[in-house]
Amino acid sequence: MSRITKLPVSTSKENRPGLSNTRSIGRNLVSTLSDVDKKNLILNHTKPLRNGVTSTAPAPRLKRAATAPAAPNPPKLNKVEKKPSVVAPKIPPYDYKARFNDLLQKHKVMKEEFTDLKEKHEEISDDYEKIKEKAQSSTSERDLLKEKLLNSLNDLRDQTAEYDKIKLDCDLKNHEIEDLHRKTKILQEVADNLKKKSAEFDKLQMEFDDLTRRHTGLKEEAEALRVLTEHLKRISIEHDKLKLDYKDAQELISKYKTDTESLQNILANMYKEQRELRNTVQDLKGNIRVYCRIRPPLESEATKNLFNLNVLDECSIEVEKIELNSASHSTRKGKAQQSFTFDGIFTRHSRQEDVFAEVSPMIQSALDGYNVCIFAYGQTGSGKTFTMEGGAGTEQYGIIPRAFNMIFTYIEDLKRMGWELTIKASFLEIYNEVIYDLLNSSKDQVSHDIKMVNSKGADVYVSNLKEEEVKNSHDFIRLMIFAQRNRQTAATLNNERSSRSHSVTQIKISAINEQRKEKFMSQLNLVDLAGSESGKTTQRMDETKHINRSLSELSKVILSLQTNQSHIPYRNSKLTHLLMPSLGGNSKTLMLVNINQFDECFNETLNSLRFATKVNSCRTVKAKKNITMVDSFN
Ligand SMILES: Nc1ncnc2c1ncn2[C@@H]1O[C@H](COP(=O)(O)OP(=O)(O)OP(=O)(O)O)[C@@H](O)[C@H]1O
Repeated sequence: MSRITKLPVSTSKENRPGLSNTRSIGRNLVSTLSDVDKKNLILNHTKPLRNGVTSTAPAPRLKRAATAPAAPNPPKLNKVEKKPSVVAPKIPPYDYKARFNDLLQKHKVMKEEFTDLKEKHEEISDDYEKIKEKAQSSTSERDLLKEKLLNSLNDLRDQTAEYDKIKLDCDLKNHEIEDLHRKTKILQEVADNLKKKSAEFDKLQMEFDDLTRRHTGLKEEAEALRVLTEHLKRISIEHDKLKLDYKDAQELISKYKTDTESLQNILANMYKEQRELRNTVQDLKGNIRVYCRIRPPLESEATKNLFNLNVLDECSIEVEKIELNSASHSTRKGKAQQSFTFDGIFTRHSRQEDVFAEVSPMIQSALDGYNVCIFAYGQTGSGKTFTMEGGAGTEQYGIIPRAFNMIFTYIEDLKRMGWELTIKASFLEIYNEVIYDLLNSSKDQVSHDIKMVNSKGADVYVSNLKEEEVKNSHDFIRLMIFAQRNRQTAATLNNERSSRSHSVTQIKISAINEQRKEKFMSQLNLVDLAGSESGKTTQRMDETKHINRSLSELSKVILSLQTNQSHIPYRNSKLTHLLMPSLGGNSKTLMLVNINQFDECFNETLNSLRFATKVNSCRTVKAKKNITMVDSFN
C-alpha cells in the first residue's frame, strides 16, 4: 500500500534529468552483480590508470560508466515516467476487480521496466568489459612507465653522483681560487710596499746625489777657501802696507783739499772778478747794443739789382741808391750817401759762428744773472729767422740753438763751482696783438695775458703759457722744432703768418749755490720780430698796422729809456709789455738789424737802419745783477 501511495512522488522526481534514476539503476545493477564481480570492479577502479597514478574517485567513474550507456534510452524512461503523471482515481477497497486490474497494470509496467533494466545491464556489462580491458592495458602501460621511471631514477642517481663529484671539484676549485685571491692580495700589498720602497729609494738616491754634489761643491769651496785664505794672507800683508800708504795719502789729500779749497776760493773770486769785468766791458759797450747784418743774395736772386753798400769799418756802413739815366742809359747817383754806425757789422760773408761770437757775451750775462733780450729786426726776407734760428746742420745753427749749447756747456763749469741751475723754456708768438703758445698744439688755445709777477712791477709773466724744463741741448732742440712746426702750421692756416708775427723764445735760468749761499734768476728773451716793411708796400694793412704799431711802441720805449723819462710806455703793445724786464733798467739788450742789398728794398733798408740807429743811441742805466744772498730770500 505504501509503495502504491509513494509512486506519484517518485515519478515527479524522475522529471529531473535521469540522475536519481541512474542511481537507482546502478543500485539495482550492483545488486545483480556477484561478490567476485563487485570485488574485481572495485579493484580495477582503484588501480592506477596511467603512469602509476591511482584514481581516487572510483564512485564517479562508476556512476559515469553506469550512466553513459543509459544516455540513449531516455525516451523509454520518459515513456515509463509519463504514465503515472495521470492521477489515478482512488479505487474503493471493495472494488477488487479494479484493484486487480490496477495491479495487473502495475505488473505490466514493472515488467517493462525490468526488460529495460535488463537491456541496460547488458549494455553496461559490455561497457564494463571494455573498461576492464582498458584498465588492463593501462596497468601494463603503468608498469612500463614504472620501469622507465626506475631507469630514470637510476640515471638521475648516477647524474646526482656525478654532479656531487663535480660540485666537490668545483668547491675545491673555488677554494683554490679564494686561496689565489688571497695570495694575489698579499702579492699586491707586497708590490705596493715595493713601490713605496722604490720611491723612498729614489728619494734617498736623489738626496744622496745631492749630498754627493754638495760634498763635491764643499770640497771645491774648501779648496777655493784655502786658496782664498792664502790670498787673503797675502792681501792682508798688502793691506797693512796699503794702510800705511793710505795714511800718507790721506794726509796728502787733506793737504790737497785745503789747497783745492783755497784754489776754489781763488777761482770763485776770479770768476766773480771776471763776471764783473765782463759786465764793466759790457757797460762800457752799452746796455743796448746794435749790430747790423747784411744778407747775401741767394742763387735764385743773383739777377736782382743791388744798391751800393760800403762797409766802411767794423762798425760803419754807407748806403747809396744808384739810378739809371733812362735817356743815356748811364748810371747816376740817386739819393745822397748815408752812413750808419753800430756796435758791429756782419757782412754778407759773416758766418753764423761769427755772429754768435759777438752775441755770446750777452748769453754769458744771462748766466751771470742779468736779464737779456736779443731781437732781430728787419723787413721780410732780410734774414731775421736765419740769424735767430738758423738752417739745417750744426754749422747753420742760429743764435737760439747756439745759446743753448753754450748754456749747457757752461752749466758744467758752474756746477764745479757749486752752482745748481734749472733751465725752463717757453715759446710764444704775438700775432695781431694776440699771444699764442707755440708749445700748445691744440687748436683751441686759452687766452694768454701778460701779468705782473709782484707788486714791484719789474717782472712779468704770460698766463697759461706752457713752460718746459730743459735738461740738455737735445731737449731744447726737440722743443724748438716742435714750436717751429706749430708756427709753420699756423702760418699755413693763416697765409704767411710767420712773417707777420713776433716770435719769442723765453729762457728762464734759476741758479743756487748752497756753499756760497747765493742764488739768482735771470731771463733770456730771444725775439724774431715781424717784418718791418711799411704799410705802403703791403696789401695786408691790418697785420701791418699791428706790426708797425708794436715796432713804433718798441722804438718809443727805447727813446723814453734813452731820455730817462719817468714814464716808459711799456704797456702800449704786447711786445714791449712782454719785453719790459729785458728792456728796462735791469737788463742788457742786443738788437740785430737785418738788411737786404736789393735795389727794390732800398727804402725799407733805410728805414731799418734809421730805426736801429735810434735804438743804438739809447743807453739804459747801468744794469743791475739779479744775484742775491740766499738768506735774504728766506
Ligand atoms: N746770412 C745768410 N746767409 C745765407 N742765407 C741767408 C742768410 N740770411 C738769410 N738767408 C736766407 O734768406 C732767406 C730769407 O731769410 P729769413 O727767412 O731768415 O728772413 P726773415 O727776415 O726771417 O723773413 P720773414 O720775416 O719772412 O720771416 C732764407 O732762405 C734764408 O735761408
